[in-house]
Amino acid sequence: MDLTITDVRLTPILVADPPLLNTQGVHQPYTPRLIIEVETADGVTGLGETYGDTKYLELARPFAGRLLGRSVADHNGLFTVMNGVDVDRERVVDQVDVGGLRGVQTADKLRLSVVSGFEVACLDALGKALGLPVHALLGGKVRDAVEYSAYLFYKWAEHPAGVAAERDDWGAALDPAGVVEQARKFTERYGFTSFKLKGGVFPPEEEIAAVRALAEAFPGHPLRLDPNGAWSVETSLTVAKELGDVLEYLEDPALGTDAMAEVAARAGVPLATNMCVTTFAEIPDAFTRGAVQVVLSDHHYWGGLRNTQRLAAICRTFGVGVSMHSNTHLGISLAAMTHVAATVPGLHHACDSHYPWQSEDVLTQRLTFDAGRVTVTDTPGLGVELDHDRLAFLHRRWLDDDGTLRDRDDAAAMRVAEPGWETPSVPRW
Ligand SMILES: O=C([O-])C(=O)C[C@H](O)[C@@H](O)C(=O)[O-]
Ligand SMILES: [Mg+2]
Repeated sequence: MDLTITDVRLTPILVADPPLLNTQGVHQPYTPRLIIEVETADGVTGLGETYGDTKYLELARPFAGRLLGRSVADHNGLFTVMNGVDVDRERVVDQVDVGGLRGVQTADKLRLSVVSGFEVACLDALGKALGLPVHALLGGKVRDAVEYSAYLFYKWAEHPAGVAAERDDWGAALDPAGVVEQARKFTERYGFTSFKLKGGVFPPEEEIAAVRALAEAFPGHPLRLDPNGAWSVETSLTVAKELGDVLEYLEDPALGTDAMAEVAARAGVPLATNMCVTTFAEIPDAFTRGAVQVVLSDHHYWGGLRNTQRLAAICRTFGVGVSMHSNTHLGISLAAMTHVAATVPGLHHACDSHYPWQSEDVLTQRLTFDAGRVTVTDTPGLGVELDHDRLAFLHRRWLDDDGTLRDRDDAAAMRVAEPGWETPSVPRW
């Protein structure tokens, strides 16, 4: 068996995204992703997926070239190789990440987000070569299915008039009744039983009313609200008081470890984050100050599946819960998330997934949710197959774009409907 990498193919694509609202603005009609294919000397191909914005492509291209001749089994080596890839200073000086949802941009955050897609591709190739599923390469599954939650968004019925976009059948959700209606569709279509509402869009009273309406419509079901740090400490405390009896947790109510620690100390509701703890370096301060009770890991952020397991072990040590964050990913990443989640003991919260919002994929067969769960496959590798025609079609869309959509920018997408729109300063309320 020859595990030497002989070819790496990088295919940036644009995939349809509905008009989902968040505190920054609205999702673009098409969002960039990068599909990674790593081929071995024996002709085995591994698949990976990560962010497709220019700043990631800039790193992925030289990185891919340096992997030729290395082994798909050398996962530690990926980090060493990536450390040698220069990050343009322009990308990290005074920059926040896309949409401002992951704090200050650093060279490491960019590098790890790229490495993650390659690590998944190498694990997929290695698993296929050895005849083992990815979860077995990670030490073996401790569960046979992984539970996901319904990721509810305030949403327009369609993208602004005149904007080229795919239509969706979810309808609008701009008030409590619309949010409950969307939640019902999620339960009917996928069987989810936990609900997360993306907040920070409307004044807190309206979002409190929406969560109350969900609690009435789905009594006893786990509920979460995530304004992406849009609230002050005082507003966060008010929301926590109003919703404390129905929330499983409040997600990133305020921005930064200082504010989160203050809210956590006084709120009486557990706080979850995918914003103030997104790297290992951020853990000591946040954990010792009790700023977060659940870390929403994301293998794209943390540098892959093995780092996700390491994060989970640290969380266990500190008595902090772990679950998963997600944004606009396709089936390759959902498969990767499912494999790693299957190996993590004590996963007490249903994981987030945007997948139901992504009507387009690059797989021959979409992954499915059964009673809100994805079954953990024992097929070698990730257990998914690339549809080359679909990939070519979505890549053609990326090639045809004049550059407007190649870098996700929710505020720019919002300006199409509201010309004066600027990314709101935080705290917004
Ligand atoms: O949980 C979260 O914070 C997210 O999923 C961040 C995402 O970027 C989400 O807000 C989105 O895509 O609008
Ligand atoms: Mg979040």
